[in-house]
Amino acid sequence: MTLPSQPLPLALTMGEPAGIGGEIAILAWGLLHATGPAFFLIDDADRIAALPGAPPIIRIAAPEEAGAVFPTALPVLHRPLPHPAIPGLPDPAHAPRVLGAIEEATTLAMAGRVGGVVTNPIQKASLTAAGFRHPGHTEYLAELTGGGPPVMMLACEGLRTVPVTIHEPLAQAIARLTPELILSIAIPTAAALARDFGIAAPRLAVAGLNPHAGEAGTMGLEDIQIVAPAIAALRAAGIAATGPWPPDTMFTPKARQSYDAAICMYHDQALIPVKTIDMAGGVNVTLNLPIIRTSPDHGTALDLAGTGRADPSSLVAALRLAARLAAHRAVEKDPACVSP
Ligand SMILES: NC(=O)C1=CN([C@@H]2O[C@H](COP(=O)(O)OP(=O)(O)OC[C@H]3O[C@@H](n4cnc5c(N)ncnc54)[C@H](O)[C@@H]3O)[C@@H](O)[C@H]2O)C=CC1
Ligand SMILES: NCC(=O)COP(=O)(O)O
Repeated sequence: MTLPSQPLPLALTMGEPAGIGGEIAILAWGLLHATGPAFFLIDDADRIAALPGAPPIIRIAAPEEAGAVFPTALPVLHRPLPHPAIPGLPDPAHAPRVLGAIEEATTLAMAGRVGGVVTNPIQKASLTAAGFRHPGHTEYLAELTGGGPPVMMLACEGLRTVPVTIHEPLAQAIARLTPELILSIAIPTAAALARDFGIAAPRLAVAGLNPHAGEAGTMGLEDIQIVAPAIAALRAAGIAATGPWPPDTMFTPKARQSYDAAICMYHDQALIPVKTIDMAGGVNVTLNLPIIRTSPDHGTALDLAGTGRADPSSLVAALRLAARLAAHRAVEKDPACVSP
């Protein structure tokens, strides 16, 4: 199927203004302005213009102006910070603007005025200090959109992983693991692979929890008592699920060819393989929302902020993937928009 060319711009949020978000947005514009996908930034336009290597910047009043501006200038929906950001030093006083950009982008996406939301990384501890009560974008976006449960996917060339438990202490994640919890993540993952990624019959590989997937119960019983029943229920529901797979061998190049997504039991089991294989090109996608949302796989990189050495590749991959997912949703809404 040939997907339609991008009909709507993407909204890119400010992220932590003391981090590398502004710098990688500038570099991403430099790489994409001739080809698209078109995006605009929700940020302090004066802050962006003062960053090293800033391109021409045009303040836009509405997302509808972004497409025409994008080939020659970086479109910015100007949302001024209360005082200048200092690279490397997050300031909780900026939290309302950081969160405001996420909320505004989400509202625009819900209204169908942008193709999707791409988020620059946030400094979670700084937002928590300012009263933010979510562990990250993933959970916040579920609340803002009424979608969910939100499903976090990390994707790079040849590998997609999905953690069943996300930002919580490992001991708590293990204690919370049930067949129902695994199903609540695996079923929407299969649905999103079909709906948004165009994979008609998705194959899920489900990771075991313990070393060697429990080695027949000699290294832990969770794989027999929790993971295996979830896989049986997935199969009964018509989903091609296999496992529990020993987590240490299920990410080898050969193993990766046998599935479309790996369902992992906890955060690091899912994120370590993608970030190790392709930190530069990995993308974080939130599935099971009414809107499209992607993000670079990395964080705020405070150690690099202001140095001009940040790599924009993951943001570029996030923008490209958001555009592709948005195109799938556009076809779903209007099958006639597929190119011949
Ligand atoms: N989606 C989001 O909002 C995310 C936010 N974070 C937050 O970011 C903050 C910092 O997290 P860390 O664990 O230190 O991870 P990090 O990804 O910010 O940094 C880890 C290492 O990778 C390097 N790095 C990261 N991005 C890079 C880039 N584009 N180019 C070149 N080098 C790069 C950094 O310099 C650092 O050495 C935390 O508050 C964390 O919660 C982390 C991941 C995702
Ligand atoms: N470790 C991944 C991460 O922190 C991304 O979180 P989110 O802000 O996308 O929910």
